[in-house]
Amino acid sequence: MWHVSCVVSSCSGVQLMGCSKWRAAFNFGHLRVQSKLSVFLTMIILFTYLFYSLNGYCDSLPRPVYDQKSNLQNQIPIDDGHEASAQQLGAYNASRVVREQLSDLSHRDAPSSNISIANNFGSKKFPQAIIIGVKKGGTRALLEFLRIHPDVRAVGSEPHFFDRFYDKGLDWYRNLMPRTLEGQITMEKTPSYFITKEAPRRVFSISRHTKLIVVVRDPVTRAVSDYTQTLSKSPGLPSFQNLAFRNATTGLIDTSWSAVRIGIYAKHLENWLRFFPLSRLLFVSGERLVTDPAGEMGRVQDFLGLKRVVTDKHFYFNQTKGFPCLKKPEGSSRPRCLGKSKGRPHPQIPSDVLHRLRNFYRPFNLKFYQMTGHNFGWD
Ligand SMILES: Nc1ncnc2c1ncn2[C@@H]1O[C@H](COP(=O)(O)OS(=O)(=O)O)[C@@H](OP(=O)(O)O)[C@H]1O
Repeated sequence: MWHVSCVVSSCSGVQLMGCSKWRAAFNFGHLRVQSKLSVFLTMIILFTYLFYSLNGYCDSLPRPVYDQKSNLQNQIPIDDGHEASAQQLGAYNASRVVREQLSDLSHRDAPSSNISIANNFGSKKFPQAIIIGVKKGGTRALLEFLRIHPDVRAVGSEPHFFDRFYDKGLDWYRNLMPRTLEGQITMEKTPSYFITKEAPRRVFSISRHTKLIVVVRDPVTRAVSDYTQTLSKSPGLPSFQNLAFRNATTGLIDTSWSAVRIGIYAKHLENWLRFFPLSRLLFVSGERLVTDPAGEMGRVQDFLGLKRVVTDKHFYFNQTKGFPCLKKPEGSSRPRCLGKSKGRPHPQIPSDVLHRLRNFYRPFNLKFYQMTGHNFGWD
């Protein structure tokens, strides 16, 4: 090894004098050929060792999982297909698992490149907070905005447990949930819960402490949005006014039509208030979620007891879509807007039809403002 240090020093042009001194001191002159050979061999061993250690180190570096994530995310719509069947739910859940594994890695420092290990952290819990409504209120936007928060883990699809799949049992429901660590909140959204009679009692029976979020939107616009969605699936649907009125001449509104019924918020809220105090509910303005997403997200994060992580720096207004979108989310290569079924153009509805509908909703809206202590300004 003396030879090595000498040669290495000589190569770097440092301590040349020091080397000659060593040579003289040990008087290795008579071993010149042997020493050159041993220096050569030692160097080969040294370089081989260095080569393999560096190579091994590179292998242990995390893989570019973010690229994988953005590719997969592009294939999985963040649109929810509101009427998802159990089969679709299963298929979606499979892709959800992948997405969550990947989001695990983007939200936290990846401990390793093995995504299946990352997904085993934490445990599955019942949601501590649920977005219970309303259909077409902006529930998908709210959930996707919340999912940026590192302390929020949410099911991507709508579980529909408290309305359609209650018979499947609690284990089935909990199993749908993503794993959470200490301090993280489990969430889900199913907008039809808000109008489901049995839902308040069922949610309450799991935990009276569940936080409930309702995204509300002008019931007239909401009805048109609801109709637009149905029309996109059944192009032969009768006109909006045909469905909205029981009698077109008298202008009697058909409250049995779900697009109308869902918008009577005060009536549905009464059911929830039988089980939950008002303080357990947060009402998010669907309109403000579009005009001031960061402001509305501030209220939501406060209500959930979360640090205000999601702020205006996360949003930009996409002129083409006409809605706020997420700026390049962490780990993704491009900005993200909601899918095509969110923010669809609405068909033109005659103004007198809208006017009648507005009159119909007015007393219910006022009651709703009174109940919630919040004027949403729809009238
Ligand atoms: N950022 C952003 N991007 C796109 N769309 C947005 C956004 N924020 C709110 N909205 C409004 O959300 C409406 C759909 O509401 P939901 O997600 O609750 O629909 S659903 O019940 O889950 O089908 C959807 O209704 P339509 O405009 O009628 O399509 C939008 O107006």
